[in-house]
Amino acid sequence: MSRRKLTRQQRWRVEKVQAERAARVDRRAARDERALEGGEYGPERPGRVAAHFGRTLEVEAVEGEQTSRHRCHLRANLEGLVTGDRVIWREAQDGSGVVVARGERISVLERPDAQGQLRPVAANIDQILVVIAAEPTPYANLVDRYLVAAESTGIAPVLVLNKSDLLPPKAGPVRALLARYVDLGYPLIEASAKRDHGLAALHARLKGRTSVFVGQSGVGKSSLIDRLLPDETLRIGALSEETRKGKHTTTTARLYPLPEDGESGRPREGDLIDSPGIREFGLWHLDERELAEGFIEFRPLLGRCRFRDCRHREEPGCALLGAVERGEIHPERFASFQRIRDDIAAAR
Ligand SMILES: Nc1nc2c(ncn2[C@@H]2O[C@H](COP(=O)(O)OP(=O)(O)OP(=O)(O)O)[C@@H](O)[C@H]2O)c(=O)[nH]1
Ligand SMILES: [Zn+2]
Repeated sequence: MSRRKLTRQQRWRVEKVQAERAARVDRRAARDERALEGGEYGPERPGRVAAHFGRTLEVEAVEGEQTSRHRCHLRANLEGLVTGDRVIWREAQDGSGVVVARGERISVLERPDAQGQLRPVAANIDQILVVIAAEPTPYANLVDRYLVAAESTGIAPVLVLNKSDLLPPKAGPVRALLARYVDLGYPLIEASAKRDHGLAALHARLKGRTSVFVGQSGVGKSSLIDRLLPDETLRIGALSEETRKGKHTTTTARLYPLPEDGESGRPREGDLIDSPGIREFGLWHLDERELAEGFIEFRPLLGRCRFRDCRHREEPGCALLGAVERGEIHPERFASFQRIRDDIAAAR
């Protein structure tokens, strides 16, 4: 991406804004430290980031079955918190609070920003539900793209086939395609948001975990989420009017508590993190090795080609090509690998 050259005056203006911002942060930091020492805040409590708007966070505190949400700001030395982060925070008299520390992350989802730099958008996700549907008809390359993207984050993918009501009960090309992924060890849940079918299996899968839904437009992600989150208020979250109007409202990732059996008022079953930015997936940041590792059945073979720098095109002694020939790697999976690799190369 080309960077526009700034005029001297523009540069000066940018520097001035940056200096002012730094001074503001410093002043706030000093005030925070005084307040934290001065007993204006309660004891340290665990919480989880439910949404973030610049340097303002919505933190969810869980005490037994009770949850509450609090508008918090960040202690000045903390940066880069994202939805799903576990935090330590302290409550002020008015219910707002200050986040004083971030917990360790078990996983992090990253997306490129406008400059192409990878940035974390959500943390501590246990599984990525890759939604496909009887319609639009899933094709191998697309499913592979989602799976590779999920694998590259280290977060376990689960396949969800929605619109099962539109599928012939047995056989057919969609089932044949899916059987391939089941053979690779991917869990598969068949559901119909429309007919309320398979939702019990979906609930069982979400239980005790933090999940995200991804998948092509029109497969029924919103429909499934609507089934899981019964009332509108839950979907919007316990946000103050002021934050709701914030300009980041539509893009920030949000954490939603999933009630048992999708009925409001029931105990929390699991968590869902959702945002338009999370539903989309790019693979452009992967190098060839990372891409190959995204195909789980390739993993044991990587590094076993005759040539160390084998590109797995037509080199003699290529372990991957050999496995395709012996029928151990499905030719369509290998074709997906080559196609994605070419697409990445073309985009660079
Ligand atoms: N027959 C059938 N249609 C469904 C089912 N689930 C969703 N649909 C329909 O599929 C269409 C797309 O559903 P959405 O939930 O908007 O899909 P989405 O994946 O959220 O799409 P984006 O918001 O574009 O990402 C809608 O017309 C739904 O009514 C289902 O189980 N069976
Ligand atoms: Zn090779």
